[in-house]
Amino acid sequence: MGEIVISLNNVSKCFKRYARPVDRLKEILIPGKSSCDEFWALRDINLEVQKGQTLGVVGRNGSGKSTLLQILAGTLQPTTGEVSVNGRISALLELGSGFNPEFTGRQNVFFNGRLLGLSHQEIAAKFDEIAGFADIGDFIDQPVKTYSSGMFVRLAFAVAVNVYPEVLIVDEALAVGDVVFQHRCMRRMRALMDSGVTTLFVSHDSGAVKTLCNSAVMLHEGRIYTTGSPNAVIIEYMKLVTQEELELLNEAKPTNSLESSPAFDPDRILGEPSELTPTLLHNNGNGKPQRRGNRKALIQDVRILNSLGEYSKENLVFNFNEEVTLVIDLVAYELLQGCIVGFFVCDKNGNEIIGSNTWEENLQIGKLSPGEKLTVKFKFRLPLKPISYSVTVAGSEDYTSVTFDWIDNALVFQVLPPDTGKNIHALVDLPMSTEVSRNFSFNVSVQV
Ligand SMILES: Nc1ncnc2c1ncn2[C@@H]1O[C@H](COP(=O)(O)OP(=O)(O)OP(=O)(O)O)[C@@H](O)[C@H]1O
Repeated sequence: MGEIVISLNNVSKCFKRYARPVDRLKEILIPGKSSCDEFWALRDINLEVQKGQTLGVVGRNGSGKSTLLQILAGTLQPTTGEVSVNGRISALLELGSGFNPEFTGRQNVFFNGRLLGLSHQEIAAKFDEIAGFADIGDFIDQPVKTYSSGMFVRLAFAVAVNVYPEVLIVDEALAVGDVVFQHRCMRRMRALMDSGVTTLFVSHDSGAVKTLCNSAVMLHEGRIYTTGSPNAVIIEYMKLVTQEELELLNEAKPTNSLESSPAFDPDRILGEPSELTPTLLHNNGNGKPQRRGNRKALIQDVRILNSLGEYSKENLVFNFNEEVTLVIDLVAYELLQGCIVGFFVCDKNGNEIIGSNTWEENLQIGKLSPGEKLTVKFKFRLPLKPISYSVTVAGSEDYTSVTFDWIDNALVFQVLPPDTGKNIHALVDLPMSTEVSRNFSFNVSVQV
């Protein structure tokens, strides 16, 4: 086990909530007379983060993520429990929260750097890199109160990631700024990760958590709900979100419209469980496909046919760039006003590599009656790195409604290396034409 850099032991945080501002004043002036509610934003958090780990923190709004990070960054004190963080922390929790609005960008860089424990010389040596990363031009010498929110976060992020942090704490700051900057941030975060910086990353963007993090924790109502691989935690998170959306929908409905749909049993996804087990290799660590949805329609079967149209559930191995057909059968259990069926091919971290759906492929399915069965076929090639992939399949009435059935890890397949012997370095290997031209840009006279 690696060195533990962050450790939280039974950490809880209680906020006092006052109905009226005057109640807060009363409590200060008349000790012992309090008319506030206590609200526990965090309860009994036990967590250890190893050196070099990149931990994604996910959870619904108000689940306690920011409170947790602020406690780690030292801007909030826990009510009970112990926190220990070993190493220089650089926190990016709010837009330039450590900035003085009257100072220029340049002054704030030095000011922030000093707060983080760097010497003037160290910051001066890093200044050009920080300014280059922020890329805000002449604004670097303007007071930051004149900055747009995008400029603010660019500079804040540039400082946070360029001051040799040992522990980096980031709260969704990547969502701000233009696309080029987001990519630069992602690359920088990756470089920091590779160099062994321990990182905590709060985000609602499941893609970013899957891409950037090597482990994740999900908070729910101030408690740890689950921890594990980013993919497994995101799946749990999405299940909870769907469940809560369904509960809201059902509360709004006078009758239970789901009565007609069959009992929801994830093992009975695609026919008999015994038939499924061989192909359902699972990459989320708990040995089961993960399923959620409102059950108005259910996916009955998923299979991938090879280029000859054959299906072998025991042997889902395909040649590099082979043309395969993904077949999805589903049955409607209620009247559906419309239907979109789609899929993703994902790598083991849950990153979506290939995907589409009937709507985007211009197939308007229209209404489906109860009992009606639909078979959808997607034909595509697999120009993929020779590793294993999982398939996620899903269906919904339209883009805005809750999915009726969503199955992560419905099946797993393997791609073989190309016969040509070519090494596939990236995840996808698209056909390309390559050209090289040679000439001299200067003449060198060689003396013998
Ligand atoms: N200073 C405070 N006083 C009272 N309640 C607070 C305070 N700060 C946070 N809370 C409450 O604590 C709970 C957790 O808040 P927190 O900001 O940590 O959640 P979050 O998971 O970061 O949410 P979001 O995703 O919306 O940012 C919320 O219910 C919030 O209202």
